[in-house]
Amino acid sequence: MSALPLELRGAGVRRDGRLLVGPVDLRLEGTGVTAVIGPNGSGKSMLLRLMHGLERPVGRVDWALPEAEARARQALVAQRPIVLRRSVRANLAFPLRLAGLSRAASRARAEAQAAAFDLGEQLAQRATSLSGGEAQRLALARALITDPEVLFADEPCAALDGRATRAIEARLARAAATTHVVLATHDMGQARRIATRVVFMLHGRVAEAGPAAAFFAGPRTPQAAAFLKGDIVE
Ligand SMILES: Nc1ncnc2c1ncn2[C@@H]1O[C@H](COP(=O)(O)OP(=O)(O)OP(=O)(O)O)[C@@H](O)[C@H]1O
Repeated sequence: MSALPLELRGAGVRRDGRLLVGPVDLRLEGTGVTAVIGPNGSGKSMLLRLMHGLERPVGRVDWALPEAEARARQALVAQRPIVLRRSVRANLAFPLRLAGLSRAASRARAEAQAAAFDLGEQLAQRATSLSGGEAQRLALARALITDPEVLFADEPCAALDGRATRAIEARLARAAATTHVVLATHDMGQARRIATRVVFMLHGRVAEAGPAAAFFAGPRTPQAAAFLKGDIVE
């Protein structure tokens, strides 16, 4: 059984009587990278938080599985990597131990994942002493270690240099073969490089959504066209 499709119907987030996001109608299914783009403050982060269950929704946010099961099949990485004050190995083993894997199996899987994310040399190192790029690779490796069906990535490269960004993008693109990656980004180059679908947000609502190639070749709305040209869109 799959947690997808995820269906949003008239979904939103209300604070102090004001809709910060919504109403949004959106359906996520299959694999690939859905890039959530749009001007600052358009609601990209809030939309991800809403889908990930971190905000009390207005309207409907429906997974194909009961909420607790759907929750177990999704993960989130944020702009600032969140790591435990323990070794890289312990960080990677943590979600596996929570999922009930034995200590030995968790350790073996953690070591394989560290190698796949170019962290094999740092297994015994304290995660809080990693560089920014390494810490983000660790956060992503840990988020993916339970093979989630959906990965929410909120500006995961915003604080990284070019080399570290390339490493994260390569892993997101690889993960997207088996996972639906929902990537909020202000970096249009990044969206062009790895997105398969685009959701263009404006004023907390979805102004346009569709396949990335068609979107970048010819957006349907004047606001998206202006945004892609680099104009300030309000
Ligand atoms: N905790 C909060 N309380 C009240 N309003 C908030 C809160 N967080 C965000 N907002 C508002 O919600 C709207 C959407 O913000 P959000 O951070 O989702 O946008 P964004 O597109 O991710 O922007 P950015 O690219 O600047 O991160 C904005 O108007 C913002 O000011």
